[in-house]
Amino acid sequence: MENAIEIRHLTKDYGSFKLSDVSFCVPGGSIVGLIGENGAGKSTTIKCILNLIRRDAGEILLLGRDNIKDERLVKEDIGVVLDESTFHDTLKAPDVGKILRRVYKHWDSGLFQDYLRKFSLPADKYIKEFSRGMKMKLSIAAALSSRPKLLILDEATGGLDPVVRDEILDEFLNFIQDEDHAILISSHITSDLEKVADYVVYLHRGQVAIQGAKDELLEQYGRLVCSRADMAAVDDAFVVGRRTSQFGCEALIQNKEKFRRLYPGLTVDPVTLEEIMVFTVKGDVQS
Ligand SMILES: Nc1ncnc2c1ncn2[C@@H]1O[C@H](COP(=O)(O)OP(=O)(O)OP(=O)(O)O)[C@@H](O)[C@H]1O
Repeated sequence: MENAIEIRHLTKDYGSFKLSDVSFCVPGGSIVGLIGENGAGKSTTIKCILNLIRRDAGEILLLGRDNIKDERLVKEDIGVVLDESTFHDTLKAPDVGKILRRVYKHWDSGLFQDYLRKFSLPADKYIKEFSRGMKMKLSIAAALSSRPKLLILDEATGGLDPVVRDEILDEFLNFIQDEDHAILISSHITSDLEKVADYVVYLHRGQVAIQGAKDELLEQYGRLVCSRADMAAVDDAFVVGRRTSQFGCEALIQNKEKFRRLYPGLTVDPVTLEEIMVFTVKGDVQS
């Protein structure tokens, strides 16, 4: 499988908010992280992919098939975890397994049992007694046990403690060892994506602000801390955003290697995805 998801020129206009000309791919055997500030359009993008809302323009191919028009698209091949649990409060975890066994052709009961154990999910509690994190774990266990090819997760690791998040991220990494598998995951927790994502798509105000291979993005950008005088001498073309205070300047620099060659006296440190996001959103800030 070449691309599990292909999105071309996706547009959705809510009036007060517009998702504009969003294009990106989720290649087979990879994890793509969708990041962006609150209200950037991450959930809107995912809802369009899942055809939960109608797009106004553009094209979306899921597993090579148009997500609206192509009836050969096998919905069972797609596992979905949204930020709210969809299971009824009066069920217990094993009941969920019994129901889904009848729904999914490739349902793996043994795998579901393994996940319930691994994620310490009790068999004797009703879902209404589950914490948010437990509900999330149950949704992820169910999605993986349906043996999908493509997994789509919207804010699915929020509410999970760091140890469980780590376990789940490892499961995601196992899942994509198969070149026919792929994951699209939206998250505010950019450090999670830094750990597992191969590619990052950064949405800002309904548009793709930055996208690319995660390692290349982290290579391309750097953090410069310097005096105001040094900053004044830097070509603005390198500066994505800067914070200026009475003590000096901190800036996100693009094209880091060229910058280093041009300004050997200035030190550029590595950046995190979070820093790339914050600087790009805020631009130039004086304090
Ligand atoms: N049904 C709707 N009608 C009108 N506007 C909507 C609707 N659903 C979402 N929006 C708007 O679309 C914008 C993007 O929302 P969306 O949920 O896609 O953002 P997000 O990036 O997922 O944000 P968050 O990180 O807060 O979940 C917001 O301004 C929101 O108010």
